[in-house]
Amino acid sequence: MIQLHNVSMSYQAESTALTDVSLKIPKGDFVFLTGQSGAGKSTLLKLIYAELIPTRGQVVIDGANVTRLSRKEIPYLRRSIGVVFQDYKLLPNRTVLENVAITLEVLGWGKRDIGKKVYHILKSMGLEDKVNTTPLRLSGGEQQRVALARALVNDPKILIADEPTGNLDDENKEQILSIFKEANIRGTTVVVATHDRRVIENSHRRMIRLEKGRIVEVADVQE
Ligand SMILES: Nc1ncnc2c1ncn2[C@@H]1O[C@H](COP(=O)(O)OP(=O)(O)OP(=O)(O)O)[C@@H](O)[C@H]1O
Repeated sequence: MIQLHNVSMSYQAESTALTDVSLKIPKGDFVFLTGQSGAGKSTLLKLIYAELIPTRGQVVIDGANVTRLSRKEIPYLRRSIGVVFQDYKLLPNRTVLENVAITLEVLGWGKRDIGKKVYHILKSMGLEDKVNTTPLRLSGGEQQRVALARALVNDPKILIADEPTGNLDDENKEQILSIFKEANIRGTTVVVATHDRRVIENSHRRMIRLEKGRIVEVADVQE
């Protein structure tokens, strides 16, 4: 589903954020990317989402070589990828319902279908009482769940999330993780960047550790 072949990424000429990274994440997999601040986790996620094009090497997502896609083709690729950003990126002046509906509006869904589907996912995340609320009136955990609902409402092939449990307490972390697991059971390939060792240890999934832009460890976290 996700393949990187000898990928390097430089933002500036004198420094590289990723160096010669090769990895394969099969369909249906659930992996954590970890490593210290600045190790290259967000950069790797941005390459998967085609927000960045590598300086060197190839990124292949669901059979499409991102490096060769035209500007017009990139939005089509992104439709199959749900993204949860570090800062949520919710629209402050729109309600919870409108924030989640956007994903389906872009895909051209009809109004009634959107209403049903959005309400269903918000209910499954315990947000049915918040549909008409705006994001700034929500707690951090609730905002994170809205961001997840927006990313998952169209059952994407891939879900990527950048530090999704960053500022949350243990109960909220558990809730977010179980949403990832359920999406994964439904067939979504999940890639989560986190430096939270406890989240990784409690999840028993594959872990890829980056250090200074290189993969230094790949391990299955055992129960
Ligand atoms: N837009 C940018 N311009 C220049 N350098 C950047 C940019 N974004 C990231 N970098 C550099 O690339 C390297 C990797 O950054 P990246 O954000 O991928 O790390 P990270 O592992 O996600 O860190 P964190 O856990 O703090 O989010 C860092 O040295 C960073 O300073």
